Amino acid sequence: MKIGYFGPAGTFTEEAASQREGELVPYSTIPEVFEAVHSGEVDQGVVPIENSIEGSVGVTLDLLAHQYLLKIKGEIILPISHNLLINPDAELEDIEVVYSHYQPLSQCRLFLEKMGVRTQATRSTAAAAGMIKDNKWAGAIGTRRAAQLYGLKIAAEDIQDHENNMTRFVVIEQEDHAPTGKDKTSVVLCLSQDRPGGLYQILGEFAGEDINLTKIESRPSKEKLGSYIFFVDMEGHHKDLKIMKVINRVRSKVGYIKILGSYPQEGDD
Ligand SMILES: O=C(O)C(=O)Cc1ccccc1
Repeated sequence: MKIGYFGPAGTFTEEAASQREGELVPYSTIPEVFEAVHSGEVDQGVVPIENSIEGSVGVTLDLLAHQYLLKIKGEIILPISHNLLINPDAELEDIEVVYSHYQPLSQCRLFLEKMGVRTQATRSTAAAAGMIKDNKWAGAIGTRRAAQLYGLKIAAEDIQDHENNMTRFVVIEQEDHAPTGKDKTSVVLCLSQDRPGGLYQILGEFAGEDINLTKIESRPSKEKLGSYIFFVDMEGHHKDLKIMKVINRVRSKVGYIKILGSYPQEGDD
């Protein structure tokens, strides 16, 4: 089993992917992971989808909604502890700029403001670590493993602005997942027209069948300002009769509804 992940080695996504059984294959960007799963180069992909401080990873939602028919077949929820990594010969007070993926830069915004440094977004945390190994004036936010891999020292640890920092990663693949009895389903939909009560009516259909919605998020449709699509997570499998009934019933009331996948719920066992 080949598992593509948002790399390179040393990213938080690698930590998530290493929970899966199989050969890990790193890709430099999230779209490259989607393309590798789509083409069959790898059997599954692991990508970040949302963080408890900074919210959704937009590119992942957009690729699921607009560009690929891949299915979410699992989720991995990891506690995220950010570290400030610097050259072994540098001192914290020498640091003028900090590099990292935009998500960690946002999750550590207050810490970075207190440091009084400039920030620069990079493709990933591990890419940032690889960039600074010969530079004594730059730091990177990343994993403990990235410090080992790229020969850096940890100048500060646990630097995120809020406790209980969690990131949700999804496992994507070409096929759908069979019901396990404790599943969740993710869909994306757009309204056929913007009118009062339009979204309420759609969500009411789920409530009418006693389906518990666990997440609703709007995201720009990219068609025009003020036009949105809606990502909805719910308990149950899309092959459950009550979910099938609702999806079929709302199909005539929405612009489109796309099942992104049904997969086992991660969480406290
Ligand atoms: O760059 C990484 O290490 C990632 O996995 C990206 C990321 C990091 C933290 C939260 C969400 C995404």
